[in-house]
Amino acid sequence: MPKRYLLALDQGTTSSRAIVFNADGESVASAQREFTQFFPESGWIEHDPNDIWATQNAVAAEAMGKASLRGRDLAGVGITNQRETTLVWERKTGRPIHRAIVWQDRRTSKYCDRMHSEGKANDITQKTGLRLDPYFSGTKLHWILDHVDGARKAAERGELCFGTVDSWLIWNLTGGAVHATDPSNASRTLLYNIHEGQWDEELLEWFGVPHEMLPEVRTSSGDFGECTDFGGATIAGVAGDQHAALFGQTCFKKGTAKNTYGTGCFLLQQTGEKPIASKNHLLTTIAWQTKGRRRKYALEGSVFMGGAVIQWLRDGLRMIHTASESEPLAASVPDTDGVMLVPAFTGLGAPHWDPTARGAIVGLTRGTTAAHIARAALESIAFQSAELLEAMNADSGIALKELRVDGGASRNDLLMQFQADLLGVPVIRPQNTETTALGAAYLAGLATGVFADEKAISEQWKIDRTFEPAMSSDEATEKMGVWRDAVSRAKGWAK
Ligand SMILES: Nc1ncnc2c1ncn2[C@@H]1O[C@H](COP(=O)(O)OP(=O)(O)O)[C@@H](O)[C@H]1O
Ligand SMILES: O=P(O)(O)OC[C@H](O)CO
Repeated sequence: MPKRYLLALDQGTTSSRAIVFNADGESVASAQREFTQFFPESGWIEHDPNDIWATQNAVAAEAMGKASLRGRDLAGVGITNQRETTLVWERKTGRPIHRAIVWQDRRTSKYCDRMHSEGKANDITQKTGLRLDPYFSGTKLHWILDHVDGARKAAERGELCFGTVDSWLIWNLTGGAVHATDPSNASRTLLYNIHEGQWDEELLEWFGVPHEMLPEVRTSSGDFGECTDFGGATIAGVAGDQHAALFGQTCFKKGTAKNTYGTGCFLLQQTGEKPIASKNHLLTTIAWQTKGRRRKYALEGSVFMGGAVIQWLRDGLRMIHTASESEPLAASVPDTDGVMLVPAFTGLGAPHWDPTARGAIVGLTRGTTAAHIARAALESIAFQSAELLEAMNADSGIALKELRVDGGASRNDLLMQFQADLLGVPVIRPQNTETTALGAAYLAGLATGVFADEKAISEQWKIDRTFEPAMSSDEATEKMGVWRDAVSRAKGWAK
């Protein structure tokens, strides 16, 4: 029997997930476990690296058990992960020297301000495609090396390893034999030159990071070593979660795009083999690098509060009991009756990048009900994504013909219809919305011969539902204008 199964490990911000896929890209079994979030100070968010590893390892074993499979049934293992989250551990013992600093953690804002005043921001953007912002790993790694006693000297002596979550999992899965990452994860660190495809010595000097501690960068679809468990299966695919979702949505043609509606929203458009520098405050990033070492690039827009605004309706306002209840509640009114909700709870991401913006609800009257607010909350997710898409069309010069969607909130039909209305292009939801894990499985399957090529993978992508735009473009333009007005009132609030 040929080995036809692929084990995808999806290490997210709030939970670790594992899914076993068969060669038809169908999920055979899955398991998921949440882990503790640490908030040691305001604006700080940490994870225990041992929790990350323990939960991920446990769900992998659980999923394999549920599927009644042994390691020898696996053609390969794929890893996909929350990006930018930063870890440092001892090379000799594998012991972390600090908790993982999570992508949402803002502790390095003052350090970024200092770097800005030294005039480094433009060069950093030119080399990395990113912004000088606490979001990215380089600033967090600098913080750890500055704050853990003796860390920088130990790193210079080659005694410490830096890694994003993928590297930490690879290290543990291979029993400390492999210290590696892939170009998509490397391209989120502020230390990797996305044009040259290598760690950048000048950036390393600016961020005070010794080269000795960096992982080796291998192609996203290729050999990352053998697991000590799972029958010695090969880790054959690695990519950051948003990049894996783009791959899982089979966005192999230049100009195709996906939007993931999870906690935040992440819109990525595949832009081909040349990076496009954004003029509209988006990020340029490496989408993936497959066999033959051809790098594909993407433009990315990130919105910090997507589905999380619905969580707030549920847990903060106690307006609903479950996220899905937001849909009938919002549908009980024909429109928001002029109410706009700007969910800038933690500032605004792309394209505004305003950390001082705060949430706002405007247009309230005595007639406003919970239903209007719920509808405004759902619409805010679509408005933010529409702004990203406008910026993306302007940057890439490619007018998007359709948008592929996934993530928890993509199950909300009202939201998807409103999204299509605002964009004026069809919004397409595939049958399999676990596209992040699927993308990791595809990368591993491509390297191990389960799939012959991208064409074979594309044939597996099946539509669940297409939402056709039903609003006139005049009305959509007018609504976007009102949204911008509302956003302008939320900006700078916490200055
Ligand atoms: N039917 C729904 N309508 C609106 N939002 C939803 C719905 N179902 C889930 N969500 C939102 O989607 C998010 C969870 O999606 P998921 O893809 O699991 O996110 P993540 O991977 O970021 O944890 C939550 O913020 C939740 O509020
Ligand atoms: O873990 P998620 O799904 O919230 O994704 C996190 C992103 O990769 C952060 O850049």
